Amino acid sequence: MIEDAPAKVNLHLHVTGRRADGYHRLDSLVVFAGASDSLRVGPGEGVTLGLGGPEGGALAAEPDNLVLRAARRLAEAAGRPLPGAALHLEKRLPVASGIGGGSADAAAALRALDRFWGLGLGAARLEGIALGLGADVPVCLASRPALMGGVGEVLSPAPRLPAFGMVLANPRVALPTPAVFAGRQGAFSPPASLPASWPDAASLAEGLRGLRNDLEPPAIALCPPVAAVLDALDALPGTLLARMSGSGATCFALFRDAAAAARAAALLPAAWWRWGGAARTGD
Ligand SMILES: C[C@@](CO)(OP(=O)(O)O)[C@H](O)COP(=O)(O)OP(=O)(O)OC[C@H]1O[C@@H](n2ccc(N)nc2=O)[C@H](O)[C@@H]1O
Ligand SMILES: Nc1ncnc2c1ncn2[C@@H]1O[C@H](COP(=O)(O)OP(=O)(O)O)[C@@H](O)[C@H]1O
Repeated sequence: MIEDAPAKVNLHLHVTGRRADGYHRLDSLVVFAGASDSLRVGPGEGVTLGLGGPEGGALAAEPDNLVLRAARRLAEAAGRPLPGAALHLEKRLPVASGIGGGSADAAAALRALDRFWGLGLGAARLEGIALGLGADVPVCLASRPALMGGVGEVLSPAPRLPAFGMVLANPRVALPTPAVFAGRQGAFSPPASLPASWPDAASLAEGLRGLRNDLEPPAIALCPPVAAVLDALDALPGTLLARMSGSGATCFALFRDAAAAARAAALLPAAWWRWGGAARTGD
């Protein structure tokens, strides 16, 4: 059984407030990219995790790995002894990079193990477990375009999206999410007002131009290469819009189609992590 764990991209990210516990209220249009990790599940002795893939070296298969944490939470929710499971994570997404790779892995583990163990916990219980693992895990559970509110747990359908291409680029600097939120200054933003649909990639980019990622300024302050990545994306042939995703340091650019995005990605510095292809818009 192989489960795909696609990268999450925040097309806009407005920080709209802060809860008493320090977590921030967000308003974000989230889509998923063709870039992904993959998680293999098979029979085993106990629950074990193996790591591979080009980014696997950045992680340890320690008990705090989000895949193993997800497995433990699911087993607790099942409330009965379960057979062993051998998990193998093929890691292709850079770690701690604002595209929710760890959250996508945790969500993939919940989906795959719920099926592997025949638990049938249902969407509501899985969402509850997901939120306990991280603010981004609920949106990754469905891996479909969504409007994200609350601290990440309020999900509503996204506007109807056109097909479009996307480039992702990361300067290979890990940026810890708490530090970026802590560096945010100034007033909170209102939630975005979005139309019911965009007819094509150019109008989507135009609509997003009036919105922003409020975490971009603190991310650039902590990690100046983010500004260079944004400049490089802006300068690519065919870029419609370039922004940072999540708390960074990965930035994205929108393109008319997947082929234009793939061609453009190849022009970025080879020292960066880069990807170009189709956004998963659900059509
Ligand atoms: C910023 C976002 C936007 O999609 O993306 P990433 O940069 O992580 O990809 C997410 O909200 C991140 O979600 P996730 O990475 O799961 O966050 P968590 O593990 O729950 O929280 C890590 C830390 O980030 C801060 N945090 C996170 C979410 C939130 N709504 N408010 C916060 O203030 C808190 O300091 C928290 O301790
Ligand atoms: N399977 C995993 N993949 C990625 N990161 C993981 C994983 N398990 C635990 N982590 C930890 O979770 C943190 C967040 O990782 P990630 O989801 O990749 O970044 P972000 O939230 O910035 O998009 C990292 O500090 C990393 O060490």
